[in-house]
Amino acid sequence: MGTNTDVIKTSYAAFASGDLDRALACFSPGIEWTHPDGMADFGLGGTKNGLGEVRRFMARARTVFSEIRAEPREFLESGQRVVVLGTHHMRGRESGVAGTVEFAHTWWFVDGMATHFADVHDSAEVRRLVAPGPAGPPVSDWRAHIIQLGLGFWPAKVVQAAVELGVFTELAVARGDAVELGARLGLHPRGTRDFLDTLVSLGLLDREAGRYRNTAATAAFLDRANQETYVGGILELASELWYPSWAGLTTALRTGAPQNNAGDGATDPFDVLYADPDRARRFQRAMSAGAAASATALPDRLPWAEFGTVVDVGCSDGALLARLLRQHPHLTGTGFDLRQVRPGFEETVKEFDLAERMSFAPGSFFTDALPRADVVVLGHVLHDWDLETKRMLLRKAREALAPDGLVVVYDTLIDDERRERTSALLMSLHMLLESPGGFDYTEADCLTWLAEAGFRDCRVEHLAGPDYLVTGRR
Ligand SMILES: C[S@@+](CC[C@H](N)C(=O)[O-])C[C@H]1O[C@@H](n2cnc3c(N)ncnc32)[C@H](O)[C@@H]1O
Repeated sequence: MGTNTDVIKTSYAAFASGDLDRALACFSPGIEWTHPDGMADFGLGGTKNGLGEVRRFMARARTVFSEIRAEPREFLESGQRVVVLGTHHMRGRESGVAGTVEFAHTWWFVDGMATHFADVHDSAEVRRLVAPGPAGPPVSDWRAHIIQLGLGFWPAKVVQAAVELGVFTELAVARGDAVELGARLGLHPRGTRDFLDTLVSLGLLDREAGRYRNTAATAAFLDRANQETYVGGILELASELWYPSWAGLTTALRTGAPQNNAGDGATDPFDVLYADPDRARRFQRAMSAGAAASATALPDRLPWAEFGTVVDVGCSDGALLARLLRQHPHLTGTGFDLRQVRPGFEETVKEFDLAERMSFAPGSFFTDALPRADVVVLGHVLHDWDLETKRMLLRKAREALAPDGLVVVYDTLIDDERRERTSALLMSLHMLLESPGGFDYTEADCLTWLAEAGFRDCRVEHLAGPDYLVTGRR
């Protein structure tokens, strides 16, 4: 009788030639057959018991992969165990994507029969072959998924229109059926019912006995009367400004030029945006709504007791600074931004009753030094600008900091592999469309720039939603 290694080599050879019966001939009838839990999404994870389940596993594998071949490289025998190191050559059946994945197989034997098998491999690598694309559950029907991706603007426009028309604000006042609600909103009867039922199907409205009402989420976040929690301002701006500029994506990709009102690439986009004071205020509210999760998380994150003064560069209406000062009464804060945002900032100071500790410093970071402080915050600011400006801002932040002071950057950082965080990559394309040189960046990029600017002890952590926090000491 040969060694256990000889036995299992014969089995691999039989698998390779497609002779399943011969491959399984050395398996004990009650074999335990284990694969990484990460394969469970494809019905191939965890432990199977007995030859019947192993055969079903093989049949399942053939539905997931159109090609699969194990190439064993090294056989390491120790007692009743053989560890096999090798490479899987695979092709996802739906995706058509082929690649290799390294494996470590461990086999246990009793009397020359395999009683246990455990496979270790990187199931994320397998996922990339089987279901490439956005992270998340595997896509079972790529044809339908591609069409759905390309029509993603349909639901986007339904939500934007609902906010513009004030559907959620109106429903907070009183529920109604399609006819009354349509009349209250000034809608033509032709599309009203489909429009409202689309919102029901998207989970944004409830309907009972033909009468529509807000869900708990839309009552909180899309009723304009709840200004503290309202996020509809972002969608209003999306409809007014960003939907038209996204229509120019193909042009922007060909020319590199922004597609907004400041489309010549030479004009500062904030000059155009702030030319209309009403739009400036709406932009500030939208920015604050977009940063609300980060503004809520930040006061709990850093060792604020060590510091006395904070300057928030590009503070907009000061909502983040106000939350920070409210939670840490020993802190004093300065908001530094263009003079046009002052009225909104003063409203926030009043609302939070922080006149004693919170003040506004008008200026431009292109021409002025930043106010001195123990902590300098740059939130959703670096991504607006080109690399030279990003570096200049970090240098200016360091100059403004007291010794041992902290620079705090938050943005929607792209993962270092540039393949997982779709929202950060989309944000970077948004910068292509909205700014002359802006782009989003990876964790590694930011750490490099901080080190170049002379910061030490630099680190990155997740902050909230798509935002990441990067800090460095002066
Ligand atoms: C995208 S918003 C970020 C607002 C806020 N920090 C947040 O996290 O949402 C960028 C901010 O930078 C400000 N900004 C633009 N150009 C500036 C300049 N030259 N000097 C100072 N602030 C500027 C804008 O007015 C705006 O408030």
